Amino acid sequence: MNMLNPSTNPTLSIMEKIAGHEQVVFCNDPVSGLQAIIAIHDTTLGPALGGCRMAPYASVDEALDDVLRLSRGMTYKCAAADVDFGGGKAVIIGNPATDKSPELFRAFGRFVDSLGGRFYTGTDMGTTMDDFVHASRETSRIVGIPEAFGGSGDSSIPTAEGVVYGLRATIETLFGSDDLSRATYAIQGLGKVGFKVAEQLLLAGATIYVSDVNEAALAAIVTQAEMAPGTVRVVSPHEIHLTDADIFVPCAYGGVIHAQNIALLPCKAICGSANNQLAEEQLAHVLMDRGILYAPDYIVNGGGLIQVADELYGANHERVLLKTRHIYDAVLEVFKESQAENITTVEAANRMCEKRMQIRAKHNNIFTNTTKPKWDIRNH
Ligand SMILES: NC(=O)C1=CN([C@@H]2O[C@H](COP(=O)(O)OP(=O)(O)OC[C@H]3O[C@@H](n4cnc5c(N)ncnc54)[C@H](O)[C@@H]3O)[C@@H](O)[C@H]2O)C=CC1
Ligand SMILES: O=C(O)CCC(=O)C(=O)O
Repeated sequence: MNMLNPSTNPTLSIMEKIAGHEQVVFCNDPVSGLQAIIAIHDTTLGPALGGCRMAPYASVDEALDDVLRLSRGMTYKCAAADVDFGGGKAVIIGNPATDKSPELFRAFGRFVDSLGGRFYTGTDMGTTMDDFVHASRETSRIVGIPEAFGGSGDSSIPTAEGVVYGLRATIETLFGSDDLSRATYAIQGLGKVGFKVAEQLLLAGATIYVSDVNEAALAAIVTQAEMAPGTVRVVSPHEIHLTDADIFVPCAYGGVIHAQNIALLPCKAICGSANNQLAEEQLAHVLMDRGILYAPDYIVNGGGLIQVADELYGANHERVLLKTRHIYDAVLEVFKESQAENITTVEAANRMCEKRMQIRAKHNNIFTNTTKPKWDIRNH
């Protein structure tokens, strides 16, 4: 497999950009208005799996860059979570607040179906389970929809659980105790994942700073705080990374840590759900030099993946929570390896995943739908 990440260089041609990927599909349905891209990065471990994001990308190039980087991240996330899936992701170009329709998601479902089982998908930023109930009328390759529709339910629940395990491992490493109330947190984004993380921290008695562009989400967490032992302070979206909180918890979009703000970060650690928190992987060196402990995003946010991959064996919430607990151990392992080898936590995590993939690559060739009938997870 190709470990390079060429998607961030704007001067490359499309074929050069996708050189590290197995397959990229551009989807266009003028009737519903669907414009989407599906990227399959690597199927060494199994068929590609990854959520579908909907966002008002400024250009197709921007959407392509996002889906290439996100799908590559899923390959590593699958290896880290030790599930039998490979890396894929989809993006729909559009405003989630105004451009959704059942027809649009049904059209998306037909494109997913056309891949014949090479790609499974579900919710991500900007999409909900309801959207994929529409898509599931066209394809059985949809995961994480309500149990009443044959899915395993809201995958943001285990994602949030996993983030809290990641936070525990982080404060254990910082303070020698995994008592969540010992630290303070700055949560960026109170969506499906961030809101649940905020609720758990408030219940544990922690002080949290929160920001969102959605006023209703802010009002809802303030109401929750009135019934919990913790304390919440609302902060402007422009200042959330600048508070005096011990841990910055990005739970919105990617690229939030970049060359312009990295020197200003006052936090002791970063641990959140957002995919691709570092604008470039090399920034992990700057964090290390500054003594900021970075919990790699794709290890921390693997809970949702663990749930949707677990659907292969029939949905079981208890089993998913047991598997999600391993995120605590995985984060600690990465921190220890980084310290022992004097490498960044990103390098430590990547090494662990690449080793797993190389071992499996000796036994697997690329995924084909006919060789592994167990992937036909739902009756047609
Ligand atoms: N939903 C899941 O199970 C998983 C999510 N993730 C990642 O976690 C992140 C959050 O995902 P979800 O909670 O599902 O998304 P979501 O769409 O439900 O929530 C995102 C939240 O961020 C807010 N937001 C947008 N711009 C903002 C800004 N400038 N400042 C502060 N808040 C802002 C939105 O208003 C929204 O409340 C994404 O990066 C996603 O890829 C990763 C793994 C699984
Ligand atoms: O959480 C999901 O539903 C799928 C996994 C995924 O897309 C992710 O972890 O980013």
